[in-house]
Amino acid sequence: MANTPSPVTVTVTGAGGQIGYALLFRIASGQLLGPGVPIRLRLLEIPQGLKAAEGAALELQDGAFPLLAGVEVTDAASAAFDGVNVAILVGARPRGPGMERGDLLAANGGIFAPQGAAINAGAADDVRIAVVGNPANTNALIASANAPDIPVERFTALTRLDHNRALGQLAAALAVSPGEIRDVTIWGNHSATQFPDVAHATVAGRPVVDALAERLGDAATVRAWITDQFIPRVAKRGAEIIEVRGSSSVASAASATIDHVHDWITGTPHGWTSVALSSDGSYGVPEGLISSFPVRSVDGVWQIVQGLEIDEFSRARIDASVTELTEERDAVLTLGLI
Ligand SMILES: NC(=O)c1ccc[n+]([C@@H]2O[C@H](COP(=O)([O-])OP(=O)(O)OC[C@H]3O[C@@H](n4cnc5c(N)ncnc54)[C@H](O)[C@@H]3O)[C@@H](O)[C@H]2O)c1
Ligand SMILES: O=C(O)C[C@H](O)C(=O)O
Repeated sequence: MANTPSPVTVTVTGAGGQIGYALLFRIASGQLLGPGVPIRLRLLEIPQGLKAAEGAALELQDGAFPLLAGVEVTDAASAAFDGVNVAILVGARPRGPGMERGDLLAANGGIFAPQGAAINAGAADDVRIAVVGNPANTNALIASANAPDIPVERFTALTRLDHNRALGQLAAALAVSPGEIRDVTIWGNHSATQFPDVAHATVAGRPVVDALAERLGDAATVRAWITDQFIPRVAKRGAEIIEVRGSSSVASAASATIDHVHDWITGTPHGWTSVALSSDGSYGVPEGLISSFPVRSVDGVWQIVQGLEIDEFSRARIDASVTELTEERDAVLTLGLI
């Protein structure tokens, strides 16, 4: 009889919240790590969120998931991250009325600095961290800075939702399945300054810009569509969802989180995807900023796709988002969070 692999410990913070509820059942069903990989779930909440997380744990039991080896609920970061292999950091402080960006960064620093320290103290050697809670890039930077023993490349932030949104918009414009589109990139911050880039994207093997020209008209019309419709629609999609739904994206954010971790561990078979990770200086992004890049996962490690030509149009947009990230880094530096 084949040996059953030992369970992988997956910790979800903010597990009693909206995204947590959408995420937990997909993790338990095997969609995060693949079929045949047993999972031990740890749900971290603050005391006010414990009941909701405990309720989710009861429902997970009722799901009778064959891969689910156990569920623990706690409000202690040290217990939640002890031996953790995959940490999904969703719990964050939302922006309240009258709160400036600096206030938000300070409030989240109070969450992500101690969680980084707890991961540093207890995580397994192979730990991978995906930050979802906003401002995701800078929260990942704070957590990483407080986990000096964990290689910086293990800390990532989610821009896969933006990436998937870009695929969705292109698929609609081209009347194709999103699965036919490859090599879109999200550059920069998970914010309205992000740059969704189609310069290298293909659809069924052809440049996306050529396929767009066939449907929309000449190159100038395509450029105008990209600049005036596609980029702002993707970059401000989070706000659009809040306006239409009455609250921020949940199921699509959980789905993108599954995609992010799944591809990180199992690989990117078709072209590249987008992940915010610690810059090694590629494409002129200052070293150490957690910025979104085109990436492939090779043997469980994200590798930035190198050698892409960046024209003036793209350069200006990447620089604008990177400037915002630099300002956020400077703010948390001033606050003593990193
Ligand atoms: N990166 C992305 O693409 C993306 C997309 C959508 C939402 N988000 C962000 O994800 C976050 C969560 O969204 P949501 O809709 O689930 O919010 P939510 O308010 O429903 O849930 C957040 C949960 O986090 C918990 N929490 C707060 N501080 C915590 C801490 N220190 N430790 C553990 N848990 C803590 C809260 O009690 C709450 O249950 C928000 O910051 C949101 O802006 C990011
Ligand atoms: O935009 C937001 O505030 C929520 C989230 O980050 C999103 O992109 O949907």
